[in-house]
Amino acid sequence: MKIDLPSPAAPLRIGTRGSPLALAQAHETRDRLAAAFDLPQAAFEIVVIKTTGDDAALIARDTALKTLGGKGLFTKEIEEQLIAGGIDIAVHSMKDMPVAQPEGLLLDCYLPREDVRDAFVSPGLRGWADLPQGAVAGTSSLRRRAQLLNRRPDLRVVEFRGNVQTRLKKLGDGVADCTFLAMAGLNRLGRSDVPATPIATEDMLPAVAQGAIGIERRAEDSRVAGMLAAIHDAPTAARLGAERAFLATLDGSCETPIAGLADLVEGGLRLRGEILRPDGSEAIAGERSGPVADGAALGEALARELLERAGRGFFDWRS
Ligand SMILES: NCc1[nH]cc(CCC(=O)O)c1CC(=O)O
Repeated sequence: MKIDLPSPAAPLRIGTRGSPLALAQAHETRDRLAAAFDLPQAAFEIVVIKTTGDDAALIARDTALKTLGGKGLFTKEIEEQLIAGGIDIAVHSMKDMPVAQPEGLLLDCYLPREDVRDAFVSPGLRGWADLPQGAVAGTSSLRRRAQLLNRRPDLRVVEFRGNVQTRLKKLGDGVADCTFLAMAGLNRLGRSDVPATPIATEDMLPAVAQGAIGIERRAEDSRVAGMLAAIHDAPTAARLGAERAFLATLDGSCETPIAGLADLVEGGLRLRGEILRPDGSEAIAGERSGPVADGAALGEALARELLERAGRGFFDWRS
C-alpha cells in the first residue's frame, strides 16, 4: 500500500499532554514512526494540549483527582482537538483511558509494552514488609491504596500527587514513608536514580493496561491508519484486549479499585484480575487462561466470576 507520507512542509501533528512522561511517550511514538518510514523528525510536530487534569490551580489543591471528573480528565481536550482536526494522532497512557472512545475516534494502535509492575518507592526500604507498624504510605491511586491496606491494614494512607520530583520531596520532608510509581513511567523517563523496587505482580497486580502506550486517530483517516499499522505491537494488543474487556464488564470507573493483567503464555493468554473494597477489607481475585483469539471472552468471563463471588453489596459504596 502506498501511503502519502508527512513531510517538514506538511508534518504529522502528534497531540499530547505536556507532562514529562507524556512528552517522552509522544517522542517515542514520533521516533518509531520516523524510523519505520525513514522520515526526519521535522516531518512530525508535537502539539502540547492542556487538559483539565493539568490545570495547575486544581492540582495545587490536594483534592483527590477522583472528585475532579473521572477518567476523561486527562483526555477530553486532546480528543476534542483530534475530532476537530487540530491534530492527526493522540498519544495516551492506556492506563488512563476509558474503555470506549468518542464517536469517530479509534484507539487500536499500541506500542510494545514497558514493564507492567508497580514500584515501591522509599529511600532505604525495599518493600512494604519493611515498614514499621503504623507507617504512612502516600498514594492517590484507589487501587494501590486498597491493595496495600489489604496486605498491611495497620498502615495509614495519605493523598499523594504530583510528578516524580514532587513526590520524592514529600518523602524527604517526611510527609510519608513510602509511595508507589509505575515502573513504566520511571523507565520511560530514565529515572534510575529513584529509590524504586519493582513489586512482583503476585504481590500487587497492576492496573489494567499499565505500561502500555496507545495511539488514537480519527476512524476514517486511512492514511494515518496505514502509518500506525507499521508501529503497532500485536502482543500488546492481545493482552490489552483481554484486560480492557475485563474492565469494561466490571464497569470500572475511577472510583473502583480494580487490577488486571494478561500475560502471553504457552498456548495463549493468562488473565489475572482483582477487585477490592476501597478500604482494603476485602479482595477478590481470580484468573482465566485460553487462546489469544478468546481474549475478550476471557476478560468478560473473569469479570462475571468476580462480580458473582463479590455478591450484591460489594460495590454499595459506589455513589
Ligand atoms: N495515572 C497516572 C499514570 N498514568 C500512567 C502512568 C505510568 C505509565 C504507565 O503505567 O503506562 C502513571 C503514573 C504512575 O502510575 O506512576
